[in-house]
Amino acid sequence: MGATIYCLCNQKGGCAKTVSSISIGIGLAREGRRVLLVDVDSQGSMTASLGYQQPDQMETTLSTILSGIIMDEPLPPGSGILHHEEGVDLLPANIELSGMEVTLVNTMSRETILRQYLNTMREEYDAIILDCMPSLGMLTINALAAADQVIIPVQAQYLSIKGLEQLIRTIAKVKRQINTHLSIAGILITMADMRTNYAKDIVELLHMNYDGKLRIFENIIPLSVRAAETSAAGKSIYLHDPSGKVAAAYAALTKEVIRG
Ligand SMILES: Nc1ncnc2c1ncn2[C@@H]1O[C@H](COP(=O)(O)OP(=O)(O)OP(=O)(O)O)[C@@H](O)[C@H]1O
Repeated sequence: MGATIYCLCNQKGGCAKTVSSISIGIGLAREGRRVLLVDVDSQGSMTASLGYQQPDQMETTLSTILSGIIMDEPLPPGSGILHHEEGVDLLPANIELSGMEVTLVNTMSRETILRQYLNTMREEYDAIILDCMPSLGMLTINALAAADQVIIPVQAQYLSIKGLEQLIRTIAKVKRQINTHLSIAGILITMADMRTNYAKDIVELLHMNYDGKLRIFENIIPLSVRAAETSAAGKSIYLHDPSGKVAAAYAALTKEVIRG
């Protein structure tokens, strides 16, 4: 049956999509799963956060792979995949991916180019994690069209119910029209400082709006400067601050994701 494909998606910027994609991915690898991380963001933040400091100098990235499929000249399987020391594989991205948004618009089967690629990789892995960019453009639609499960990170410091509703409607539309397998795994509350009333109010508001409709993961990711440091450190929270609260929260969340 092959890998389960998870897509971390929210058009709101800075809600910890990248840190969560890496932490869940490496969390799954630490649980013995074979994991492929795919950077679907032209900012290349996932690539850089895993310690590949010069993404723009990489020869083969997601953009090269997608171009190959569009031109009907697919690259050999495994092209461009990097093996990271923390036990995951990574298909990197860089700025070239930004041109893909435009290219895809005029491409046949434009919503399913990424799916075509991932279908060729599915047997090699138990989980594939897609880190989306903060928009609902063609690349994010491609990620949703390829995914089985969507994890929606929501920042406990800022909540836009309107934005969340727009995202949920987009997911429902993709499910109806292109990918009947798609479902929402849950809302993941991130960067929460639960000592503040503000964070408590947001958690309560989310439960008020979504209990009975959508799962809200029990494990909330705390706000911590140690987590913010991981991107520059080029390693995951499990190595950067192994006994800290963020590592513990992501490890517990990973188990919640596995339980399904
Ligand atoms: N638990 C946390 N506590 C404190 N800071 C965090 C935490 N998680 C992530 N951050 C920081 O918040 C910022 C945004 O995180 P991240 O890059 O993962 O978000 P994103 O949603 O992927 O961003 P973008 O929308 O730009 O792709 C980063 O500087 C990151 O280091």
